[in-house]
Amino acid sequence: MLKFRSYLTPYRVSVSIALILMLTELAVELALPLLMAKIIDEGILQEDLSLVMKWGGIMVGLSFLAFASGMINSFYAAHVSQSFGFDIRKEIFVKIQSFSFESLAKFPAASLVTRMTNDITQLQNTLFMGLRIMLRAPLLVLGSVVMSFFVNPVLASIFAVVIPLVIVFLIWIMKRGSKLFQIVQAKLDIVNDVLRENLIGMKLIKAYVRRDHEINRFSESTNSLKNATITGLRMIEASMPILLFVMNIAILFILWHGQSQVMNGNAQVGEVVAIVNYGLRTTAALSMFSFIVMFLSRSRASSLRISEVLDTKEKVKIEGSQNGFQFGEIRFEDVSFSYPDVDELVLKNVSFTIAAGETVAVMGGTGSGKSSLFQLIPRLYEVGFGKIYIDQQEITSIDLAVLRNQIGYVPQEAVLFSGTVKENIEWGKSDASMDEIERAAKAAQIEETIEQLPDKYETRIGQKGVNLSGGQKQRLSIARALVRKPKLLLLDDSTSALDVKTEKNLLKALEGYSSTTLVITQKISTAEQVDRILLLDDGELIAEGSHEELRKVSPLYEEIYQSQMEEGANVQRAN
Ligand SMILES: Nc1ncnc2c1ncn2[C@@H]1O[C@H](COP(=O)(O)OP(=O)(O)OP(=O)(O)O)[C@@H](O)[C@H]1O
Repeated sequence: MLKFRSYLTPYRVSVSIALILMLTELAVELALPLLMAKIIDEGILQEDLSLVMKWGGIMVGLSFLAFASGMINSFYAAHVSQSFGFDIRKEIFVKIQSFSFESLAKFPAASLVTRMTNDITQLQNTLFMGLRIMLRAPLLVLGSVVMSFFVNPVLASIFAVVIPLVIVFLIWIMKRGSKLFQIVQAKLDIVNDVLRENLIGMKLIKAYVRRDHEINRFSESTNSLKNATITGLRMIEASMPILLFVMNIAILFILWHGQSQVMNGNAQVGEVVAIVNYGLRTTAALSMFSFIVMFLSRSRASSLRISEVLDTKEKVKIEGSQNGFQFGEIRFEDVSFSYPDVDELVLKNVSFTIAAGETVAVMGGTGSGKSSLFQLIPRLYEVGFGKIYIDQQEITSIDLAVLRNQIGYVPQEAVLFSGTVKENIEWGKSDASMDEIERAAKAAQIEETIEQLPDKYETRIGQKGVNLSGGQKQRLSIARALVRKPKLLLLDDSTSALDVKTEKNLLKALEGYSSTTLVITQKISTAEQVDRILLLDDGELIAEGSHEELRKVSPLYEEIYQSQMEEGANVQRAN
């Protein structure tokens, strides 16, 4: 938690005010038993009513001051803790946005969600408690012991023995609690993960009638979370009776010893009352410790999880030449690649050159490394061995943002954001004019569909809006890539849901964008229309050339061609 103290710097004035108010409350609490002793010894026992009234009035005034301080302190504590949480949440969000895929792979999505919500809320609550009672409680214990010694050192000496023992015991509990609550947070990650998978895969669950299986899976994970939380809470709660028992024995000892001291004339009644009062306040403060211990244990676990995200170091080189590239000639030179923490190479010594403006299809069986090859170009992953050049510049020498800004990448799965059709297209270029948006939609063969939507470009999609078909989503994603007029267009199986005619029109329209275009495809109909084909097999580039050339030289390509021709003939016969 202390690690995050720099986040309090902007709020130091509010923190100082909250702490001063908390100290005011504390001072009043420590002064009240002294005043009570005065009222008993100098007022009641001396039968001096005016003194009782005078000190009684001061006690009421001080109590009101403590009440007002407490109220205002809560106001500042809430402001500081919420702002603190907001700032950390924002910083983590920014950090996650800067993550490479290698870093992202270290944190499951559900875990990042828990860290950004639940873990930060833990820190917020701890800070709020910190400004309200967490500091007050130990100071109240310390102040009560000091004041007790000031009132009567003999009677107070019991505190000097008991309280350090209690504190050591509480620290031990906190250390164990921290470990247990780390387990709790990890279990919460699992619950969130199951929940997320269920929400995403609801259609599949219904189609496969897997409702009961999923309910069981969810019950198991929540049950495990419940048990881990109970274990943590039980341990913390068990500390409370132990603490009360020890402190009550200490107070009984003070009463017993105090009585003989009063009899001997070594102490006054008011002094015994004051020390017992300090003892009771100390007990109340120490019993707050079990909550504090719980908050600290949880927040310790949470702060470790938050630090893990914030401290993640990126190895990716971001800065580089601001000039970018002009034409879009791509050259792979002996490129090999394996995913982080995986030994197996998914691309092996791949070399090829694609001239600027060319349209090239990348083909190969499933898992042959097509998507991996694509992801290396915008540097979503870094090349392991070998080099990739665009217009003779090694891609790592180009500034990462400049490089990516010149590439239109359409991933395999079309991702749309909640918002309008227009917003989804202009996501590719925030300052795109309406004319540019319409031209991109037209080229992506989605214009007609948009014109038929209730509010055309202003139609909301996704939640509370219209739903688009798989093919429509793909074309909208292509429009998003085209609107930025990329020098390099990467379509990762983005035309799979398009019929032959639409795909033909799309590829024709792309010519107007004069980009170098790479398209991953499984379809011979696409391969027939492009300038060249790269054929991958198990991470190796086994053939390259036009459709006609590959039919002659590559048995694998011919096999794919024949199987698709046969399929087509079967479909025709069935119709
Ligand atoms: N993030 C990842 N981490 C580890 N291995 C991965 C990752 N993504 C893919 N792989 C592995 O890399 C290999 C190549 O995958 P890739 O997605 O590049 O193939 P592909 O040719 O695009 O397949 P498909 O046509 O099925 O999309 C596969 O064996 C796959 O299991």
